[in-house]
Amino acid sequence: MKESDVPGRIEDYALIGDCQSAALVCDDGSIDWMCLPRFDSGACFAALLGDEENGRWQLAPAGAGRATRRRYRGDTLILETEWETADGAVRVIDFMPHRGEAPDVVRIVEGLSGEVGMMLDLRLRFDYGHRVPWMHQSCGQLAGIAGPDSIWLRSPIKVAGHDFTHTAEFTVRSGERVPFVLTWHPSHLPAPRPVDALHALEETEEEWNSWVGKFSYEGTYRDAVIRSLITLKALTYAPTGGIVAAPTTSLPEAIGGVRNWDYRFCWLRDATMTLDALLRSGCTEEADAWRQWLLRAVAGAPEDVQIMYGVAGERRLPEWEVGWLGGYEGSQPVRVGNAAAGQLQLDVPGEVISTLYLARRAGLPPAPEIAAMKDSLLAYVEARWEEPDEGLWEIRGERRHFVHSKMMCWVAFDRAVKLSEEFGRPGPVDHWRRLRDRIHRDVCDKGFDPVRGTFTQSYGSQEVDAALLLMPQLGFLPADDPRVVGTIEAVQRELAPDGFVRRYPTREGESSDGLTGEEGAFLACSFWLADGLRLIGREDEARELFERLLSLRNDVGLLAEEYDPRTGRQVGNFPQAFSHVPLIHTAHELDGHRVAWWT
Ligand SMILES: OC[C@H]1O[C@H](O[C@H]2O[C@H](CO)[C@@H](O)[C@H](O)[C@H]2O)[C@H](O)[C@@H](O)[C@@H]1O
Repeated sequence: MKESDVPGRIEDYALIGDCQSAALVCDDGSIDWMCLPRFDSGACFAALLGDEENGRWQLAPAGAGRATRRRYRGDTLILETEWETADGAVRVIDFMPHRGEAPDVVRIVEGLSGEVGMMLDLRLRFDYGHRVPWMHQSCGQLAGIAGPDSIWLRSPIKVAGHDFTHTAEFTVRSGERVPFVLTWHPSHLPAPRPVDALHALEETEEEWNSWVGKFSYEGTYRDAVIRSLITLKALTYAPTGGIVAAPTTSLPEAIGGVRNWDYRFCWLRDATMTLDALLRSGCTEEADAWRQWLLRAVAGAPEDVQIMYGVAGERRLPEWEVGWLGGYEGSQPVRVGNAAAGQLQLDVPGEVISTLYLARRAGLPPAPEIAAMKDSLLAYVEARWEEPDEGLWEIRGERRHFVHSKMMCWVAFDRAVKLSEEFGRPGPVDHWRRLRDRIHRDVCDKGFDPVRGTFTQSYGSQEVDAALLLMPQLGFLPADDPRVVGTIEAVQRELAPDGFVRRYPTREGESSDGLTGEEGAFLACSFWLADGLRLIGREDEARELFERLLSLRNDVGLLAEEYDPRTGRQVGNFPQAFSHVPLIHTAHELDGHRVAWWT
């Protein structure tokens, strides 16, 4: 059982959010992570990366420990956690309503049977868990103020403060509902108007139902797909259309290790993959909003394009270490910001142009500014494709000629040609065709090892890389090409000793990524292997792998970035768009779910 003063396992958490920020709720009723007002703001609950003294809000039956069961209410992001105790049963309903004046977290305690004694333990700590606010009662609410932030708690239950903690004990009887509304507000403004908890519950349920109502997908894997789509939607920053990779920072890729990164930003790579999944499932609105976000974010000289931005398009994401947080199960450092923002990753323009092409195929209208942006990205790729880069895995070692990066440069020109051929976009098409063919030849000549019969991680390397699994999906070579079959088999043999795929070998030496320690199996790559196996005709194996991957989801259908097969635990930031996106893709493929304009 989880000790109350340390965080749970990563898979013990569920997500709630309002499409501007998010919180993680443990199955013992404790909100251990929450950043307000935006995904990338300082956390006011950071127990996840330390202990309860770094901030958390627990609401649970007194002395009960972990919940008996929990689930999302239907196809929504409203979490229901239930405990059965010797005295009766109780449910805590947690959600973040659609943002009105300010962000709210609503918790409703609902008596299901008998009479249950409940406890509340609230420790507010602003600025990533170290600033204890000044607490006082005002306008019938409990207020906590520190610097620019204030948090207000409204409830019929009185809480008492002692030792920088606020607690309450109360009883809930069958049929009773006890609401708590916690609201963030800029500290210089007067008290916010809190939402009505029960009305907000109805509205939030209706909003999610109407959003999910757009999807027609009814395949074998419907529940997993819908939960993934809801999770991706929750990672979308509604005011701008930006999409974060995950709502957390520094959940470790190996427990106790140093591979701890801040994912609360918009990677063009992760966002384009997310949009492909949303588009394929019928969401064009999000794609339209993201195209506008992209235009604003990359505005300026093509050579200044970054691989990632803040949710509103911010360019500076300086990386620093949060010295006062002990790290998840001691995994240090805890990082805020991400130095990968300054890297050269030549796959990104191809990913962007490919998504712009898919958006047109999905019926989004043309726009002159988007065409101009595409042309400047192409000019950038033309100027730089022969350079080594840091690649999609964002290595922190020496730059290399990554085969995946070069292949994505091919994709950039290939999709530009298709935009001209299919939508009459102006060229120079012949020039793009020539570049596309030149890059293709370069990759086949320098990135393929004829002795081992596999493409390699980078030119001249002895290693393979899981990103090579994307070759047939991207149309670089057909699935029945022996070089593709050889590559898929080599990745399976060398990077998936237990069936789950590592991104690349992490041993020191030639393949070193500039970091120490190992990492878990990368879930996206494991889904890509299932796709690769299906494409080369090994469908039964593909389905078996896919279903094994589905079984790794936690009780509420969520996946982190990685999985450690040795300990059987999820690792890395959570929940992670990059894992849920390929889940959706592989499910569609295995279900034979076709969309007229797709591929
Ligand atoms: O492995 C080192 C890198 O790990 C992170 O990058 C990974 O996550 C990104 C967001 O999902 C993804 O786009 C990238 O492909 C992954 O390798 C981290 O953000 C990097 O700073 C770090 O160098």
